[in-house]
Amino acid sequence: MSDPLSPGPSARDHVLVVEDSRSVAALLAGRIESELGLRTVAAGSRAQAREALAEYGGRFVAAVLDLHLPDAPDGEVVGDIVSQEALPALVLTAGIEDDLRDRLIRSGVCDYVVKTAPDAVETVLAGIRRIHRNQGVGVLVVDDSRTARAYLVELLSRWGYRCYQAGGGEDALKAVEQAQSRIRLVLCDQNMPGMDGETLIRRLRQHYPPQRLGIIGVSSHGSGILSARLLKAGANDFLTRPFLEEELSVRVNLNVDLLELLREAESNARCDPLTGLSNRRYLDELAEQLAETGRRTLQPLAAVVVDLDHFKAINDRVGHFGGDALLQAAADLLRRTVRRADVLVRAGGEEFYVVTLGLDSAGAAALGERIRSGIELLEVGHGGEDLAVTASVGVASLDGGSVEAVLEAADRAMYAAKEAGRNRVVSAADLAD
Ligand SMILES: Nc1nc2c(ncn2[C@@H]2O[C@H](COP(=O)(O)OP(=O)(O)OP(=O)(O)O)[C@@H](O)[C@H]2O)c(=O)[nH]1
Repeated sequence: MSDPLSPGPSARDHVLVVEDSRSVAALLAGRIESELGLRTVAAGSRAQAREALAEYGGRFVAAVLDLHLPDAPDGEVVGDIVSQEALPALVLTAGIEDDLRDRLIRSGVCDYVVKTAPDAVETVLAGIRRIHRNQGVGVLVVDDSRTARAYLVELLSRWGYRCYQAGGGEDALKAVEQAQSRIRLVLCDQNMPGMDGETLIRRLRQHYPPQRLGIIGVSSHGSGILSARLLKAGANDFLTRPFLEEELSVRVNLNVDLLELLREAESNARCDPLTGLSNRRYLDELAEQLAETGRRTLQPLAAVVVDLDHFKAINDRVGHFGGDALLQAAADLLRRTVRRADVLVRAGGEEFYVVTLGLDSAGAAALGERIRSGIELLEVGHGGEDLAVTASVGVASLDGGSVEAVLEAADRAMYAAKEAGRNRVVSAADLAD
């Protein structure tokens, strides 16, 4: 399943490092490449930065800029990169006095990093990681004022967010529904004619839980009670106008970081670490949806239960790591054999389930046989030996049945396959009641 928080396949993946100190440039480039998996292009001067932009322009996701270059001593390169190219930029400075900070933020850089700070490199890496991620993160700005929307969109674009706009509550609800998971965060003004922010937040929360959609309430009339009301209505966070540009970006970034962590935790909880397949928890969630679709569209629900044979003996003979390698190979074979829409899980130790729609008993038996013969043909190199394994497979297909019922029937068939001598497929349809 693709992760909406990671950038799409056409994402930009180069970072421009404009820095006249070769050692600093090399340190940054090395860490960006090894820790973020992005490519870097180094430029030691404004002229070289222009050449790099001409050559790689469309591939840059972000730039790291030194303010003082031999041919641009006063930050002129910021204008080239940020104003002309609209490239998200992090600026390296020697120090940060108030007037310099104001100038940098006004000129559109997303952040500044004091070079001598002990965590300077980490801050740059965290900034670039976020900008890269944000290519896949949609933020919906909801405000009846076009000027207010444009201001927020400009600030968010500095960090590479994909921005959507809505002038009112109804449009916002439609936009979130249509964009599906592409919109991950809503910035929502409280004071709007028609539907106010509080009502919009309540309506959004009826369909989208906080781990799926972040919401930040924004209002000019920030009173304690209003912020509490918006938070109680379901907002994750709250901003009172006027706010510093940095306060907005920090809150948005932190909220999106949190969504990302929740998503990661959710996906780890669903995933079996050895094979990368989903685990049983995922089966209960997704297979039930499949069963519902089957009942609605009058398609049979089929299940295939695959249990590797004599696995204890294999483990005892070749060791646990050899057993693990066989489990991984069997999981890969299953992944290659089932369709994308099928539900495939590692149900327990050496047992796998496939739940699929539209196969009758004969079709399910044919799928079971493809899996059985595929597993029998596997040869897994381990400790100088080719390991092999067989599987007993039970299949079942029910019209309008539940996931539990079809799996129970396929499981009984799998046990019958074991009893009949293993390495075979048995269909529940052939078992006596
Ligand atoms: N290597 C490895 N082995 C595992 C894993 N999970 C479960 N097993 C082993 O799988 C074996 C399953 O044994 P049994 O349930 O007795 O079944 P079996 O030996 O396959 O015998 P039959 O199913 O009757 O053919 C046990 O020895 C488990 O320790 C795992 O993640 N890795």
